[in-house]
Amino acid sequence: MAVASGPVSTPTAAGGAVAAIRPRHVVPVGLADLATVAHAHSPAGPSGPAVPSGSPVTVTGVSLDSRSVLPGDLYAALPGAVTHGAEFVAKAQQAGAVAVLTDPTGAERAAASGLPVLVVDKPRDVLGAVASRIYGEPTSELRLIGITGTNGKTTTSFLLDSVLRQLGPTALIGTIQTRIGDEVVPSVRTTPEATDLQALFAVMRERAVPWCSMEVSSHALALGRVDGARFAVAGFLNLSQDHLDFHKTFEDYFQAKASLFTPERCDVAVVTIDDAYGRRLAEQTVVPLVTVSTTGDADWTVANKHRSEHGTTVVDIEGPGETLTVEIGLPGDFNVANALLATAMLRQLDVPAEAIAAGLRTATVPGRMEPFTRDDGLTVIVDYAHTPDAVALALTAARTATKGRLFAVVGCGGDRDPWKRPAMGAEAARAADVVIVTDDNPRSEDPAAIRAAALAGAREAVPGADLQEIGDRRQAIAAAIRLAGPGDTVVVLGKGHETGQDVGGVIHPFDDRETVRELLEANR
Ligand SMILES: CC(=O)N[C@H]1[C@@H](OP(=O)(O)OP(=O)(O)OC[C@H]2O[C@@H](n3ccc(=O)[nH]c3=O)[C@H](O)[C@@H]2O)O[C@H](CO)[C@@H](O)[C@@H]1O[C@H](C)C(=O)N[C@@H](C)C(=O)N[C@H](CCC(=O)O)C(=O)O
Ligand SMILES: Nc1ncnc2c1ncn2[C@@H]1O[C@H](COP(=O)(O)OP(=O)(O)OP(=O)(O)O)[C@@H](O)[C@H]1O
Ligand SMILES: N[C@H](CCC[C@H](N)C(=O)O)C(=O)O
Ligand SMILES: [Mg+2]
Repeated sequence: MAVASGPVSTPTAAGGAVAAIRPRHVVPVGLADLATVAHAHSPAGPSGPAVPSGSPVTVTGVSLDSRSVLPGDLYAALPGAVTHGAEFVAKAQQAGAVAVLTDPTGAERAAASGLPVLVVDKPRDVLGAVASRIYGEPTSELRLIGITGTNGKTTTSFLLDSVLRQLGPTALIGTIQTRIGDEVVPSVRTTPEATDLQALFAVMRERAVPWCSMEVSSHALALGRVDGARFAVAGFLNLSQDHLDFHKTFEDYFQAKASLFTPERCDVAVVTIDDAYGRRLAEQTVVPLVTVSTTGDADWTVANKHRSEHGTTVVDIEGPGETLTVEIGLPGDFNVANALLATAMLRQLDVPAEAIAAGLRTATVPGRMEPFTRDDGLTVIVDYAHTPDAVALALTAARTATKGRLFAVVGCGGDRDPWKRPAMGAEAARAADVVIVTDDNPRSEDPAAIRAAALAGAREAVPGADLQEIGDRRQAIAAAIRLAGPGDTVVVLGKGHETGQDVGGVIHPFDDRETVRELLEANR
């Protein structure tokens, strides 16, 4: 059987292309076969000339970005919000692309290259199936676990992974990192494009990694990034305000999340029914269903919650016919919800209770409620809350462990849901004694206007609130640390593990955790 060998990894190309990781060995797939797969997944059928069934062209990989094309690839030239991939066909060809998949508007430009062109109405809709075919349906042998929800995906995926690591090699895909066994690939997005995702799964198969926990963002579901992936179990956490720039309505946002819980995508749905959207999802899904709740009746619930002497949460997790007493190292009630969902999902896969207890006790997540303390009793917490609900919950969790005053340093991202900004400011003002509004990735927007929106929300919610505006994030954190004293807590929200501040498309190195360490050291 013919086999193509390629490099295992390609570096991140200049210009922000995707960091690709590819399987070493791929059995070449005929372009005519891929045309059949593409047309089968395209309701409108072929939109251009069919690839002749005797076509000699074979494909060993696929990319939707010309900057990460490797020799032997099918280049998917997609229409985008900014440009059309057809503009980059020549670049893809130079990099070794052997064929192009595109839509009718890109067909002519693609054909000008002389490469064979496969045309369908909506190439994004067929890409998952095509990529899965190229890499030999790699999720068929993988125990793939998917998590969705507005807040807590990264945390829950780390909890799952902390448990599964005890059973053997694991993979993790999400916001902070993508890891296969011990190899870490930087995450460009929370959920990779289908082309990269299927390649990752193929590498997992090649390296005999049986478990993969991954975050499934709503963007991913709406953009077909997990098409062609089969989840052994999928979990739903919660739904609250975010991403209304992309989804336009809350209903669209919900339906995008709900589309993970269909028979085509997953075998079992584990749904948190603490909020109305979880309850609605549980009612509408036709997939075998398991419910979990921290507040009411469900298949899996919690009881006897208390804090241990070293600050962890101890709780009984009660499922059908079994109770697991677990200690959760991560602070905050919301982490009980994350741990509950993780436990119920893992039990669907017969993961032993002892492994679950050990994994939940020891899990850590960079930049999620991560504490830094000074000898005099000042605590600074770095957290990734960047939605109104998360800001409220993170500050409430910090308040329960604070004897003195609570300071919040908070900003809102540019080029992201602008409607969440006043609500984030309002939640910060309600929960903290002092709020310092600062910058968090203004991207292409005017940072002062973003701050003004958060401040307006804070003022409206809590007239007379103690508010300060300090755009420079380091100065803002420094001011909070200067103002706070023993027994107080400063919570720095929104950037968590991030290592850069995006201002006008330029990423300036900035790390909340490093900054906090330095400032605490300097202000001893
Ligand atoms: C809204 C969104 O998700 N857009 C994605 C979409 O962009 P687009 O359709 O506008 O693409 P475009 O820039 O017009 O380019 C058109 C095509 O030309 C290609 N191209 C472009 C330039 C080039 O030199 N060569 C080339 O081939 C591009 O790869 C693209 O396929 O397709 C691009 C190619 O894959 C993605 O990079 C881009 O993600 C952008 C960067 C993004 O920021 N997405 C974020 C919002 C996102 O996906 N976030 C979610 C949720 C996070 C969470 O809450 O957890 C995530 O999963 O990360
Ligand atoms: N179950 C939860 N419910 C509400 N808020 C949560 C929950 N879990 C975590 N959070 C809050 O949300 C923040 C982000 O958590 P996490 O990174 O796990 O979420 P995410 O869903 O992966 O976010 P993103 O979509 O940006 O990747 C945390 O720092 C914390 O403040
Ligand atoms: N996944 C989220 C992360 C937001 C993090 C925050 N620092 C910001 O830039 O808004 C997003 O891309 O919307
Ligand atoms: Mg995440």
